[in-house]
Amino acid sequence: MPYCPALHVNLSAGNFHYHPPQLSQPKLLSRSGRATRNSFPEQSVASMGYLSLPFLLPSQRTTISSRLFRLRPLYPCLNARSFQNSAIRFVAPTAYSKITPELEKRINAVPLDRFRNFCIVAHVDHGKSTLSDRLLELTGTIEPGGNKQILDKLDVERERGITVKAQTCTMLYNYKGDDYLLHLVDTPGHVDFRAEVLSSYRSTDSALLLVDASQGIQVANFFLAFAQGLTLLPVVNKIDLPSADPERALEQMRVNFELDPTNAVLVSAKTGLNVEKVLPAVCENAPAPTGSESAPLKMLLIDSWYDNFKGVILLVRLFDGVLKPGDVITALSTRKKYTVGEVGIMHPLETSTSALRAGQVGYVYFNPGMKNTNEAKIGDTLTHVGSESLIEPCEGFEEPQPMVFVGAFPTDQSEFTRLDDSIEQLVTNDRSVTLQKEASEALGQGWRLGFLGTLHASVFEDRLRQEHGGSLIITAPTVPYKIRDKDGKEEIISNPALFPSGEDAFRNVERMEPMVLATITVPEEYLGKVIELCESNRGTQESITFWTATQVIVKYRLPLAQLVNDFFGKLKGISKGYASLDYEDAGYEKSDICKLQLLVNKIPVDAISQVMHRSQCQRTGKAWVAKFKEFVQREQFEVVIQAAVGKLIVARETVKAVRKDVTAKLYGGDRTRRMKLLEKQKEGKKKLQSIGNVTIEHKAMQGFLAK
Ligand SMILES: Nc1nc2c(ncn2[C@@H]2O[C@H](COP(=O)(O)OP(=O)(O)OP(=O)(O)O)[C@@H](O)[C@H]2O)c(=O)[nH]1
Repeated sequence: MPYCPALHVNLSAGNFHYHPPQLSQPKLLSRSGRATRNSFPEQSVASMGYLSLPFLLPSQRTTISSRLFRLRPLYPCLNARSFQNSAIRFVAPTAYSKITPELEKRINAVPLDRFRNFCIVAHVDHGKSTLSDRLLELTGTIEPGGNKQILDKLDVERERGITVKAQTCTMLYNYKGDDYLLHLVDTPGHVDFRAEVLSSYRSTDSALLLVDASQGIQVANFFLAFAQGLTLLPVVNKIDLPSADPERALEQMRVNFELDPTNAVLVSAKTGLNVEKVLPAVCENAPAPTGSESAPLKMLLIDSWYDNFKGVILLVRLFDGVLKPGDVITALSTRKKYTVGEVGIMHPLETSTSALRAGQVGYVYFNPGMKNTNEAKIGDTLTHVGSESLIEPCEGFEEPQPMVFVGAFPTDQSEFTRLDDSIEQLVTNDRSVTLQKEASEALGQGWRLGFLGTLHASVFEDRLRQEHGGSLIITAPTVPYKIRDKDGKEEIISNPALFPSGEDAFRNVERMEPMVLATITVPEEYLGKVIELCESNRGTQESITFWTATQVIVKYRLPLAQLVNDFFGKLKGISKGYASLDYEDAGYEKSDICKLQLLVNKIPVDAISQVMHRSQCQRTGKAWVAKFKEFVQREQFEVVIQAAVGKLIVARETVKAVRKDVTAKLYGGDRTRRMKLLEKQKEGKKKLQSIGNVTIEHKAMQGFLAK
């Protein structure tokens, strides 16, 4: 398992590219923390295969002298393009290792009926990643010890303790003298990443239904797994906790999912207690995939990511056939042809093998590499060129669609070009993010980004900061609204600046907002509060069912805009973490939505406008003007801050003018002279107000938009 010792590099000293290692161990560049041209002569660097030039020009050295970067295990690399303006571009190359001949021989000898492809289905924090670690250790895939969360590969996942990206790992496990080839998928538990969960279920045939013994079953993800027809294997986790009540969890499984509790495994993923019983249960009770190596190649594209050096890498599930380097394959939807460069398994890093066979899940990339992630359509079927008519395409699935849009602008405008590069790079690695350029008068050049939810958006922001050193101002999240004109023409608007404002504009258009059907599972004692929360978020009740004697399933139709406004966080708060939430798209609905704008001396501030339901405009408007006032500097004239819906002003605050005593120098009582001076001052102020409108500093906007 490659591990990078804490590597400190003083970037002021050298501009370098750090390539994905042909080596499995990243090297300590320099103990002094300074990398200079002399420490790495060009020749030796090139032959080491992972570091290349150019180095920094001496004149550029001082720009970021104090920045120290710690290169992390698994994402250790950076590719510094230029140090002017502290421009550093990080690349996260996929660390990879080479399979040993013994391991490959063992894998090749495993027959299809001893393959098991399974995922772990659980609610947030029930212990999926911890259990995955233990299983990886048990099978010798990683070294034992510690709480590593190996499959949470992103920094942000480790820092926040959440899984964002589904990760997969192939393991070899010997059970009763026979080798089994196990393929495990660790999926995110948060509702924002539901689509990611769904697509990863397609690469498996069974699921460990993991339940926290102290919390009991929370249905959201289980219904998803049920709907996919996966064989469910019950596992009760955290039995070491004093508050654990495994009997209750088992009873819930029996009553609600008709799962036989006698087959359940009770474990503590943290202490390792009983974890050795999990894989035997998988071998005994999970079905093997079906398929034939001699049939024409048929594989499903499950995921893809971009590597700077290899191009797009595809994660595929083979239903039939064999895939080898050199094969020429085609995608049924695009009919484009590619020559396979390398195939392999995730072990847990990319580990190349000589072939992938029916039943396996593995990666493939091409030579020449696929350039654009858009060519890889998730849910697509791939086969050998010539076999197109011999296979039935796999049942496809929808790619996750963004639900939440934000405007993003560099805190420092001079960083735009550099961050544009970084953002594009992050977007190519996260297919569910959409990207468009945007410009704002107040905030300058920026981007409009679409995400699966607000957590997804903030994770993206964190990644940009951690992996690329970029800082952004993010506008309030908005959902895609729809307007339909009288000819029936529809337009989706995901930028509030483009939403029509004012009653006149609404006369000939129908305004619609996206709705969801939310399913909330909650212990009965919190039911009242959950109903209150849903009602105050413009929800309409669909049903309430008692699922067990104490657990209730509540269904509400809610506007998506309310759901993305930290609804999940609030739900967790009022239910002390016991409620779970799932939702599905419920189409568009006519709604009295309008655009609330912030005006400063009658001029709209484009970055501060938001589409919302009319009932929310006044309250939000009042909050806006009060908050904005804090950030406006006093001028020599009065500054009026207003919140308006079309021509209707819903809230107002005034920042009084700075009073300058123009009569201070006058002595005595010459009244006419005094009046003249005051009159002149008044004129001047009027002039200032009409021409010199308030300049709102970037900092003020930043302060306002910060939560
Ligand atoms: N006491 C105890 N704590 C556990 C056990 N298993 C996991 N935890 C803790 O529970 C927390 C959540 O564990 P994770 O493995 O990150 O949970 P997860 O289900 O992967 O979370 P998401 O990926 O965010 O859905 C961590 O603090 C773990 O240390 C267990 O068996 N006993």
